[in-house]
Amino acid sequence: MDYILEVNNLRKEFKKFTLKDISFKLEPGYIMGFIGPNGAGKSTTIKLIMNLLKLDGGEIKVFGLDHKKHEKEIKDRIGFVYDENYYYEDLTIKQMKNIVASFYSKWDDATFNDYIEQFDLDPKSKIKTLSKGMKMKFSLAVALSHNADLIIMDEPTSGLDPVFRREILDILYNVIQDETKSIFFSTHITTDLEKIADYITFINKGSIVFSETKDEVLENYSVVKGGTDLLDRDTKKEFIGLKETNVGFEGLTNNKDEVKRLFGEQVLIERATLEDIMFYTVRG
Ligand SMILES: Nc1ncnc2c1ncn2[C@@H]1O[C@H](COP(=O)(O)OP(=O)(O)OP(=O)(O)O)[C@@H](O)[C@H]1O
Repeated sequence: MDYILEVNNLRKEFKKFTLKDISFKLEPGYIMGFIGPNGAGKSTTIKLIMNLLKLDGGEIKVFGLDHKKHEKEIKDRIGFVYDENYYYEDLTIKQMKNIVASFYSKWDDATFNDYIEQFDLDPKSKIKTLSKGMKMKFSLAVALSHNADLIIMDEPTSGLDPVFRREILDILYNVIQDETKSIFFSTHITTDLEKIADYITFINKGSIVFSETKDEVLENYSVVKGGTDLLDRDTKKEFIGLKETNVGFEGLTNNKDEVKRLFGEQVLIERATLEDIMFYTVRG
């Protein structure tokens, strides 16, 4: 199997934080969502993939190539959207585009102009006059205009209104339709991922919780609701996280069958959302 992106046992040590044993793989034609709470290590992982940070251990392959040895070739084929801006604030969109375009061997001006029009951006606007959302739109237009095989984005939809967010999801969905390209992006908006992601990679405190297909994740986890009288030291072990209130408990399990066997009709078992899974896993 040829993977577009392969991360093996990635490790990065900061003074107060360690990213460790991060491994996942992404095949051509799929979208992988990267989730985790604030400070989990998502941006660090993305910076390591983009070789903006030096790794302390492990290996990253993009298009089957070592990400450091083949950095130039790899970056030519990656569309990158980052939450901080690298643009010159005093230039116009068009001037900035001309600079950026010169870095890419397969730059496509017609595609860029289509996106700029679709995104309602004026090529004559100076970068510094753009709102946060407009800057994000410009970054997306750049990332999508050089025939990239892999789109990597760090929270691309965070500053965007719901209408444009949905448009972007449609555009991303179309990008992968020829089954040769892939998208990897971090987000806190888990409902976006429920709409378009094929795979979910979840990290917490610098470690992988899971990297699986979205369908597997949503199949494996359930939310259980019932009376607090059902909870004791043994039964609590079936839950990854629990919330107790005056009226009862709500908890997350990845062992639905055992919960059914233990409690039978006394509990309500529902499908978990990605937000439920994140909330209970992080809170415990
Ligand atoms: N250059 C750095 N030096 C020291 N510590 C750093 C550095 N960059 C990040 N960290 C630490 O690494 C941890 C992970 O940060 P990171 O930005 O990767 O998290 P994140 O999952 O992207 O969070 P968020 O969702 O808030 O953007 C944090 O504790 C952060 O303080």
